[in-house]
Amino acid sequence: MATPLSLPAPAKLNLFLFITGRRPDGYHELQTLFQFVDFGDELHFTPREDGAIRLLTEFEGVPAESNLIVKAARLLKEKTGCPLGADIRIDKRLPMGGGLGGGSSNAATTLVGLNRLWGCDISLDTLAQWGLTLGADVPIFVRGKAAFAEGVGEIFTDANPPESWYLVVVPPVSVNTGLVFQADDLKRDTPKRPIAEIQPADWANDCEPTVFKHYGVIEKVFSWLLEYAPARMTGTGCCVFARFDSQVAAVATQSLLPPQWQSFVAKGVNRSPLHERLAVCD
Ligand SMILES: C[C@@](CO)(OP(=O)(O)O)[C@H](O)COP(=O)(O)OP(=O)(O)OC[C@H]1O[C@@H](n2ccc(N)nc2=O)[C@H](O)[C@@H]1O
Ligand SMILES: Nc1ncnc2c1ncn2[C@@H]1O[C@H](COP(=O)(O)OP(=O)(O)O)[C@@H](O)[C@H]1O
Repeated sequence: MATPLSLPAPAKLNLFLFITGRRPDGYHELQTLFQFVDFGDELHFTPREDGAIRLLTEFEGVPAESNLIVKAARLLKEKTGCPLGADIRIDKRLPMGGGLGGGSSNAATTLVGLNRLWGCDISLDTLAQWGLTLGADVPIFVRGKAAFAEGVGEIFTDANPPESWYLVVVPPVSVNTGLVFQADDLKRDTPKRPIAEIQPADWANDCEPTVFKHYGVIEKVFSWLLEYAPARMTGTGCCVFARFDSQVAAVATQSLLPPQWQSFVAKGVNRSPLHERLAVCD
């Protein structure tokens, strides 16, 4: 049997997220800063000669046909005409609908992993372009470098934010990204600024007021964390993170969390763990 290729699908954090407008097609113009963390899912790919794409891990509430892993594998096969297939397993650790980009990261790891396993030799830029059709955050995970993103999140400028430690709390709710963007009370008029002018003191997330209004528990988590460290929601929620200078400080605050709140401590990294692992495989 062929050796499986195992690759990480890390989470991302939006260190800030400003909504600067709405396009005629309904999508929103953003200015955001993406950083990865050294925590996420792990995918395992084994090639198949018969061309079939099989996802061997069940997802509650997501049929295989709509799973972004299967969609990404099919997309790569269709675009390249590769005759091979794959058995895919995943150790799922990231919450779904958490604003950590788990689905997009799974899709990106599938595109990059199968490109390697099948020997397709497609460039990262092209994979990122194809990936955008699967989800707005797929390109950042394919590129694997911390970056400011503009447009609907597909125009990048490399960034090098401090690689702090984060305590990430997962409130017991799932937030639907589409519904947040449809909300009447969403702040969508932050003036667009040159990226160099956005200072750390200005960092904020325009989705917070709307999401907090509709999901009281997320605001509760946010207020709790704020007592200990600077805190912010990632993406459209639901996860909230607090920033610390050391792992020890993050873990100490984690030990005080109310027991019903799930959490993890992770380090911010400006190069994706996916690309770190691929470099080791070279
Ligand atoms: C806004 C971010 C920031 O990271 O939120 P999170 O999903 O991470 O919380 C992402 O870019 C989201 O990416 P993703 O979750 O892949 O969104 P998509 O599936 O592409 O879009 C879901 C829906 O959200 C709306 N949408 C999404 C992105 C955007 N820039 N403007 C929008 O209006 C659209 O209505 C779209 O149908
Ligand atoms: N492989 C996958 N992992 C996670 N979610 C997936 C996957 N495939 C499809 N989805 C769907 O995408 C939605 C958004 O998932 P996710 O990317 O984890 O959240 P977010 O965009 O808030 O970070 C999920 O609620 C789920 O319905």
